[in-house]
Amino acid sequence: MRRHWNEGGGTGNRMLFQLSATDLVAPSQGLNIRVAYQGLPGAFSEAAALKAYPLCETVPCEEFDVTFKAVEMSVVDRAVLPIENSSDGSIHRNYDLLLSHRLHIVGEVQLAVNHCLMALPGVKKEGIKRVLSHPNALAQCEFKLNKLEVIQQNMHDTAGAAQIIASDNLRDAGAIASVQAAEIYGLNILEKGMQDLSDNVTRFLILAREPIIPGTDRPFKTSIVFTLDEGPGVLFKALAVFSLRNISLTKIESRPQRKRPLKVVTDSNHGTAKYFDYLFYIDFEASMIEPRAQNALAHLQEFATFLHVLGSYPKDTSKCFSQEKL
Ligand SMILES: O=C(O)C(=O)C[C@]1(C(=O)O)C=C[C@@H](O)C=C1
Repeated sequence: MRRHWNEGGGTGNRMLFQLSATDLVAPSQGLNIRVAYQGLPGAFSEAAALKAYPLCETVPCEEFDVTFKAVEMSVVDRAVLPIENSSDGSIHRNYDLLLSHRLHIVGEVQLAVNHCLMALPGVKKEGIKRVLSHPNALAQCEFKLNKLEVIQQNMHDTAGAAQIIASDNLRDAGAIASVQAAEIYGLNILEKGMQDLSDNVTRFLILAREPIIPGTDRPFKTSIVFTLDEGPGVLFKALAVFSLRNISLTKIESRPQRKRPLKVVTDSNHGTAKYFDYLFYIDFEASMIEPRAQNALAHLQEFATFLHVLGSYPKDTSKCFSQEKL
């Protein structure tokens, strides 16, 4: 976008905007798109947003919930949020939020997460008594942190941990965060590759107000959530609708139904018992435009008590490069 200051004339002084050729190239790169993420600049979620939309404007948010609301209220165009990590598993809070907000999954990004131990300039590893970071990041570095024998303190995000060490001049503390966070907040990296498993990948979802039109031009994934009635083999039946149509499942997650986590089941032999009631989240490898996916969901609908499509979106088939190479 070019801006011109137009002086004088009958209409007075005003700023004029002109579209230039760069405004029209690859909107998929994120030009003129605002993307919300949870954390401060330098958080891994910001790196994921930039991997998805290299030219976007990233918008930091305090809480996961705020990123959802920012999209709903049109403050931003997209939200990027972590959903699972290769060593630490699912980020359950975001599964719950996917259901309580009605946004659509329009993409996924896989990011290689390389954790660094960092501290104020001049502070040595031996001087660190406590390490601050996001709980998932601390969990991913559990082995090395236990060896250091330091107190672990949870923070909202990895970059927030680095920022507070710098702003509060915490000379007894270290942070687990990204290379970018060390640069932004002026901390020294004491050790790279702090994660217990060198291949440490976090998968992020991209959310929008409107769904995208699913295609078949590239591999697609579809995410759904459903509930089932109590009964023998019901989950087996639910999963069979996919296997009967040769559809691979890539993920299954169950979460308690928070509004009614317990249900009462009366059994003539054993009396009344209370069981947990679950929501099942499934990702499968097919596009909603394919008849086999539509037929599988029509079949599932015959016995699911609730079924909702969270989104049908292109699978991230890109290679996961380490953070420094992004
Ligand atoms: O704190 C950050 O930097 C985040 O982006 C959050 C988060 C997470 O929630 O799992 C994202 C990626 C890493 O797995 C560690 C932390």
